[in-house]
Amino acid sequence: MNTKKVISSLHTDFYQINMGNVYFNDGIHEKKSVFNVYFRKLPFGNGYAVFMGLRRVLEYLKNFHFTDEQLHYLRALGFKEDYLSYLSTMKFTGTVRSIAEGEICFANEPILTIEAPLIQAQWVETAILNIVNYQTLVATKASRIRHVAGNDVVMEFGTRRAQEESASLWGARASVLAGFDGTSNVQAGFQFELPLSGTHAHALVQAYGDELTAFRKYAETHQDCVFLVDTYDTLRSGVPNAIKVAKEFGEKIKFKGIRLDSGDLAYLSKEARKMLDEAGFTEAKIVASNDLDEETIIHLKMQGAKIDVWGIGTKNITCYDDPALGGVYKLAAIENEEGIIEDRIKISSNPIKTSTPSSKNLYRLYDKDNGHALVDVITTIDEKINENEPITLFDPTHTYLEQTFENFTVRCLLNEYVKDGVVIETYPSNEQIKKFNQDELTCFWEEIKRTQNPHNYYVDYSAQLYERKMNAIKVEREKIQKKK
Ligand SMILES: Nc1ncnc2c1ncn2[C@@H]1O[C@H](COP(=O)(O)OP(=O)(O)OP(=O)(O)O)[C@@H](O)[C@H]1O
Ligand SMILES: O=P(O)(O)OC[C@H]1O[C@H](OP(=O)(O)OP(=O)(O)O)[C@H](O)[C@@H]1O
Ligand SMILES: O=C(O)c1cccnc1
Repeated sequence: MNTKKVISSLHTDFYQINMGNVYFNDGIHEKKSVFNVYFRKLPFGNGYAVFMGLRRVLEYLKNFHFTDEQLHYLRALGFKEDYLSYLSTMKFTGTVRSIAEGEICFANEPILTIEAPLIQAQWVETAILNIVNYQTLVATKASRIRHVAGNDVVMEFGTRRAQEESASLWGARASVLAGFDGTSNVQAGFQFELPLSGTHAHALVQAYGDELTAFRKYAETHQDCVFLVDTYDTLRSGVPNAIKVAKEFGEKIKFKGIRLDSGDLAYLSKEARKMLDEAGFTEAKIVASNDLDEETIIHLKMQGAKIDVWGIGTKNITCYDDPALGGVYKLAAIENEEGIIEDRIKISSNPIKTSTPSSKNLYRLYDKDNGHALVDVITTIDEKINENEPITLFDPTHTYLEQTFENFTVRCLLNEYVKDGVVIETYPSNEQIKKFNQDELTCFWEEIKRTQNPHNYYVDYSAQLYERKMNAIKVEREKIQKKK
């Protein structure tokens, strides 16, 4: 893995360090603990989410350590020498199971699980949520945009509007892996080997003060030419000048097309298409940009816009209409005094906020005849699903919603990426992640993929997991009764 910039071990919330100190002083800091990452609600009203962020999580965990300077800072905050001495050699020694980048996932599913000494698992919560929440959110937004764009080319243009440098970088990667064709972010191209693309800005035309000269100068330097035609007047100046320069330079350049960046993109694209075709440039493409998102793309397509390439910036990279994924990281089990892993639960009057205890597994059942995804099943860690036996599952909150499935194939979605602190050596390539994402999407019904009011996909519990949860609730209630 090509690590360019790693996340500091102090990229955490202060309370994690304070809790770590409590565990350390009490001698329970190395108790084996199990935490699950999940989110409670799908973003953008979408019918699914696209998981992203694992690669950065692995880079972070692999590099987890404290420098003398960081320990010095913690000392100044008042932490004692014995704790600091422990931290000075602390590395991540746990095990991480996760769904793959590009995987289609749903609310309340364990998408990443950490089994580690309590102090480590606690410490890394903040960074893991920071990474997974943002990258999964952008990947999901990009997947919606890809869905409505159909087979058109979609480029990521958002760096200038992203929430700072690392968001633009990892957001560009997430967008491309979730379906975009490339990015304008050069560092992302360099660091992640993503396809790059670029046209030119209004500044080029303004700098020469004359559109024709600017296009000619660009053509003298660059083979591939996409001229931005809206600096002064799209139809009266921009498009005619682009055509003129394309004709002048002929075979010396590859006239790829024009870019529209303002005005009525439906009207202008239709008029520009006619002008390009009449001039014989039927292969020239029309690129459009200007605050585009899935909603605008749908409307432009409805109006018959002749747009071939969509340049998408602000609305995608900032996840403008739903800017935070509420992914959480919850303790599900911990080693007891006898060394046995015991379930733990957080109870809430809001059923959605009551956590689900125990180490878990996540399976997806597919229709054996047509390959369609039928249901996802959250089970306890050691449960296996037998494809040859019918299985009865029920909705975790509305348990009367019971279904029996047969004639299915099954896939386990969680796989081990870190074993006892050792990160796997081979990681899927961009092409593999992109293909996996696209192939997996084809297994879901259109009703789940539509961008407005999609159907709910089933995510059920196994009977065993449901029992464990009910039991954990009972145990906690009994403890309270005893105290009264
Ligand atoms: N035919 C259309 N149907 C629906 N939305 C459109 C259409 N044409 C453009 N849009 C969108 O409408 C919005 C127009 O925004 P705005 O008024 O800021 O841009 P503008 O008129 O192009 O001016 P400028 O970018 O120069 O400020 C953009 O989000 C653009 O994508
Ligand atoms: O519109 P977005 O989806 O964010 O895509 C990126 C925008 O960045 C550039 O605009 P620029 O920074 O020059 O600003 P302006 O065109 O909005 O004036 C480009 O012309 C796009 O409009
Ligand atoms: O290459 C482009 O056209 C581009 C890049 C970034 C932002 N807007 C446009």
